[in-house]
Amino acid sequence: MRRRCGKAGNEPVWQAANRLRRSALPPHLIGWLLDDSSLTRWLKQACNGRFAVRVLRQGWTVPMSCETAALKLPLRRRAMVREVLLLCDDVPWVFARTVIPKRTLGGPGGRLAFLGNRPLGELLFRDPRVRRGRLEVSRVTPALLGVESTQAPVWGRRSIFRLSERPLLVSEYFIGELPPWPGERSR
Ligand SMILES: C=C(O[C@@H]1C=C(C(=O)O)C=C[C@H]1O)C(=O)O
Repeated sequence: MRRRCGKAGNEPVWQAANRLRRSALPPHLIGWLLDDSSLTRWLKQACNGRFAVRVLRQGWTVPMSCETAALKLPLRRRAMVREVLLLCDDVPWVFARTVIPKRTLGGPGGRLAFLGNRPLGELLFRDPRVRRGRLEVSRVTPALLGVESTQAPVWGRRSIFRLSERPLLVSEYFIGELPPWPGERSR
């Protein structure tokens, strides 16, 4: 499951969302990229059909170097990595990759190891001990993520959640043709 960040030059280059000009982002994805509440909740609202989480892999491996750096882990330190597709009527809308250090699983985050096909967000956003860090945005080629998708670059976002100060890194890539973000209607 080892994913490379890629050679220099094709590694995801993450930029702080709050420092990006909105004009640099695709208009139809702005809400999806920048809202910091639960993505699962919005996907369920936007999907008029059946929302589902398909777990592709969940296991112990050495994360990508850019993930290790974001979590301030020692080089080559293994972590639990969870890769899922978030689907609407079996159509993949989002590819999500979560990196959970061993120390985070040793605390209240132990349940993260047994999520199965329950959405991670349902656990994170109902726990008052959880804090979300800043959102970063990137544009990557799907092949870098190891997902069969279009070859066209896709937009993604990532942030660090802290559960009782213990971090996990959640990256979400919008690989499908998403409808307008439902949050616009509730503004
Ligand atoms: C963090 C959230 O959980 C979502 C579900 C995930 C999973 O089940 O692995 C991973 C990332 C998110 O897209 C969210 O809903 O915002």
